[in-house]
Amino acid sequence: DMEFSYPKARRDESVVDDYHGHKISDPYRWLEDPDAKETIAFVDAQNSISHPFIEQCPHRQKIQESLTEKWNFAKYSSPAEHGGSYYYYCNSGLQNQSVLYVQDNLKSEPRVFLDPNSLSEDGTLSISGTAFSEDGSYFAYGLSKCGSDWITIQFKKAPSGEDLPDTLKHVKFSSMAWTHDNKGMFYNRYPVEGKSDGTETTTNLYNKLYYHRLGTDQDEDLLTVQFQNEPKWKIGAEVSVDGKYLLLSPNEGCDPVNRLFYVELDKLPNGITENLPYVKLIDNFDAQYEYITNEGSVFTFLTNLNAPKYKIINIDFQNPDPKNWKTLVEEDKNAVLEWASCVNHNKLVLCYLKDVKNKLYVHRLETGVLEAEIPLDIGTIIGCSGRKKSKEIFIHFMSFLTPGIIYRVDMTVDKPTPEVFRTIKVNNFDFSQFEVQQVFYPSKDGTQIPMFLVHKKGLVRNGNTPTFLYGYGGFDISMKPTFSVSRLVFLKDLDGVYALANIRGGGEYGEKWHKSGTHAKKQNVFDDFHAAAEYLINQKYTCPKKLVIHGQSNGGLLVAACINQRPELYGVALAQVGVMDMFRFHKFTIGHAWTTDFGCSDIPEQFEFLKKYSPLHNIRVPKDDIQYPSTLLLTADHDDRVVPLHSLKFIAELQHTMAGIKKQSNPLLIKIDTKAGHGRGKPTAMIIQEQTDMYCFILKTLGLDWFN
Ligand SMILES: O=C(NCC(=O)N1CCC[C@H]1C(=O)O)OCc1ccccc1
Repeated sequence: DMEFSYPKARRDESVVDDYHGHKISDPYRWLEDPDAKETIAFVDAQNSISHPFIEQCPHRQKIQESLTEKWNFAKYSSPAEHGGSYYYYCNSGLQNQSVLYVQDNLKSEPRVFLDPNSLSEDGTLSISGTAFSEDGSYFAYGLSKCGSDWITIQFKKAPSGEDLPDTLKHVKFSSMAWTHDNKGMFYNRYPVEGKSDGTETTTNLYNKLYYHRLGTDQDEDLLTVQFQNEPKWKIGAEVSVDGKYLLLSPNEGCDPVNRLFYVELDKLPNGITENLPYVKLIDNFDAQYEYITNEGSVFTFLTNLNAPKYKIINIDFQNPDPKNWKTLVEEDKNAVLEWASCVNHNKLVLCYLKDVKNKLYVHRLETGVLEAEIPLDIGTIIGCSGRKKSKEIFIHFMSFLTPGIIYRVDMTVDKPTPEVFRTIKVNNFDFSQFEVQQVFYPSKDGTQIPMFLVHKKGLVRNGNTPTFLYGYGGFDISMKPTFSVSRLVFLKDLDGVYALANIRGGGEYGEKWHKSGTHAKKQNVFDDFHAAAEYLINQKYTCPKKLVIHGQSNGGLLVAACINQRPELYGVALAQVGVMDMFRFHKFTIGHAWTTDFGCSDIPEQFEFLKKYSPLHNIRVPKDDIQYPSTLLLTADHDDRVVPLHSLKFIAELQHTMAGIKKQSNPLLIKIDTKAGHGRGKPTAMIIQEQTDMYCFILKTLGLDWFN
């Protein structure tokens, strides 16, 4: 093990904050300025030790070749019909970005409609958000540079693909809602002062809803809705399926709750103007109301009102009093209703999650009565396309050992049955070598936690198998089985185990499960993850030295908190784009929206529970002969979702604390990428590089060979 001499980073002991009487020093506060020379020097110094460590991995070339070869299979999305033409994404294998194709019908010759690869040499320009007009004759699309949340919206005629000159800038977290007269589209902007290229950390407040009229300049756009007294509100906007209503769903964070206001578009005396008058149908954040469809003034919503596992209700805008609201489909106590879609005019397709497996049902819109189940294998529905006027839907199924199957379902028959439309194939890879199992293990407080395990059949449990444990644990997000060829290559060549722990904070069992991993209960999330590790060790799958934990974003926080709390339990820790400074996260970009899960240090009792686990503030020399696991943090300069300062400050504090401590022979490193962001839209070439880096780090630190 190399004895590391980490870069010295200036500690500014003069920076001390007072949180409700608690004096907390923040010696690396200067790292919060991404453009400061000192910060740039720190980043370079860190990369100058992490790059060689990773590149020295003797198998790097072989790993990269193996991943590239296995990655090279054609990937498709479900087709979606707009204006009578069908559109679908396809990546031939190693293209940096998927290409959007159009065909006149499902059998005709496809044409390139939009190829983002032609827009940038290195593939760092990606599509982020699209919206066809109701009749399919116009198409709006967002372009993101280097993975930033900022997008520029551009327009095309459809299906010709002819470019239109309209360009909308300073767009972020935006709805894209066309009026049915094709005259224009509602979208969101934030006021921008200074840089807005994704490397800035400026907070995003005062989201505003504009209406862009096609053929005009952006500076003529109409500021239709804003809430000057609610800086945190983001304004969701949708036009109803009949084109008559603009539905506004303000939200002020990441909880599944929203208000519901609306505008009757065809009752506006002068059409769409500034400051549209809206009706407040629901003016509280007690629940979520997600628009599904409407028949005249009777609106159908997916809601968690008194239903933490969700249900379907009808609200008649002519009789808006809650006592007149009708339940169309009752909450199922044993499954979470994830989404619902109205198709074939009078059907509702409902997608449930039952013990982290998706199930699909068809109900009648008019009565809510269950008509049929759409039979599926065990796995995940990652996509469904079909609208109220569609007579068919396409569902995209995936699982750990199923790269993807797209089914077409004829919705005009009584018993809708999926017919295979397209099977995604991976060349020369034998999935029959592997098996998947779902186990349930007890957490510290006895709660049963589901966990998926994927490994080769015939695995011998000798307590010595390299095991890769992944978790997230927050924001009502469910970790569902999906396919990753690079993960399987890793398992095949190391005889390893992949474990996906469905820890609390996620949405796997609805809003109660989510809430039990937030605010003062956040420690449940870490306890669930520690318990997953203990299960894997006690069941003789692995041992601490061979246990790799990986998490991204809120999952990066999970990994960092877990190695602070139980460094002896883990062998290798990969914390990607993590949230590490729990006292200051709300000050940067969209961080303020996360207080719904995390709380906020501005509030005394919330500071108290944040203080207990904030990764940056809980780094200490482990007791006895225990050391921190081999740790690699990963972040990137255009990550404006979780700004890189979190990881920079954490690694600086960790290296400072452990520097010179002889027993700390495991490396504590960070790799900061350029021209990359939080993850979404990352080009294939950069994804393969990142996976190669991670596997190199794992192999080196586990002392393993990659033998394929
Ligand atoms: O911030 C998020 N989502 C949460 C998110 O991305 N998080 C939450 C914690 C860190 C990071 C992650 O885990 O990916 O989405 C943008 C948004 C949400 C609500 C209102 C306005 C804008």
